[in-house]
Amino acid sequence: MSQQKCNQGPVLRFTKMHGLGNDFMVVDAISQPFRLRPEMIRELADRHFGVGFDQLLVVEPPGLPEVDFRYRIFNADGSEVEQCGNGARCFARFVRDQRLTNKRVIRVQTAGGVIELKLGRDGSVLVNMGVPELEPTAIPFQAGARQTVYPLDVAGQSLELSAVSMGNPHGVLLVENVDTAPVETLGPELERHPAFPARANIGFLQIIDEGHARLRVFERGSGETLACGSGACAAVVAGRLRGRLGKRVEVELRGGRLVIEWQGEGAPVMMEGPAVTVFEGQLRLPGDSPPRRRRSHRSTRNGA
Ligand SMILES: N[C@@H](CCC[C@H](N)C(=O)O)C(=O)O
Repeated sequence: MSQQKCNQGPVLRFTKMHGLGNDFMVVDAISQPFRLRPEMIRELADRHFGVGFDQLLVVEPPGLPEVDFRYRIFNADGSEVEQCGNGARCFARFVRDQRLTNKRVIRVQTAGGVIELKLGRDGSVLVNMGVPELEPTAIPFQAGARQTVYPLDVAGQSLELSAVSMGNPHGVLLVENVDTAPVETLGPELERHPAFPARANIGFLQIIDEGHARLRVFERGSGETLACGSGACAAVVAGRLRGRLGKRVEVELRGGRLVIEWQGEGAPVMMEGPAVTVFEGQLRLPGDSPPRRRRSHRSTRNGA
């Protein structure tokens, strides 16, 4: 057998999806074996040499009773994370489309806790994102007592930021205009600020009125994305705690609009938005033994 054949690994089936342009490679790890090292995830996430995605979503059998699936999330940098709101909607659409379930209400175990997803008949998905965590130690955020707004020095500037966990850590800054907000410069500085020991997703929130806001998010481990579901939830929580937003807010992200509802302290945050399938594909993973070679890709386009 040739060297080439010896180094070929298994074929991996995947689906490319997006939620408002926050894009995902989704893998069914129930019907096929699947395990990837972080460097392989980074290669696949590459938009020039790989499949290209913000996050990899992996569907696994549940590890808890009364839960339908386990859903694992990996950022483009290969780090495994706790929560992904846009991903949760795509996950719900994926398990229905792949006939892994026929339920319309799905309970899912994530590293950030159990969440509930409801598939609408119009293609939208309603996600119960759970109760936001505001205690600094649980976010995690390094501060003394809990506050609505924390002063923070970054890159020679004094800023005011809210800190919220939606299962994953978020910092939220109020800005006058998202179009001119310093997302590319402040985003990476704040993502890795020592006050966030697990790094954080950084939202730049412009409030239009109590029911409308605009948002850009510099995501931990992926950079700025066209939309961030958990970021939209964290931003509404932060804006409401500051007394500037109401219970139901339409959040305009670069990739489209999400509706977020939060009744207030102790209540879960509800998020509603679309989930779109772009195409299905398969690729051959490299084998275990060196030398590593280029993968071959094949894909077939599907309707949304
Ligand atoms: N795009 C996501 C969030 C994905 C994870 C995030 N980058 C993190 O590291 O916590 C969303 O829609 O919520």
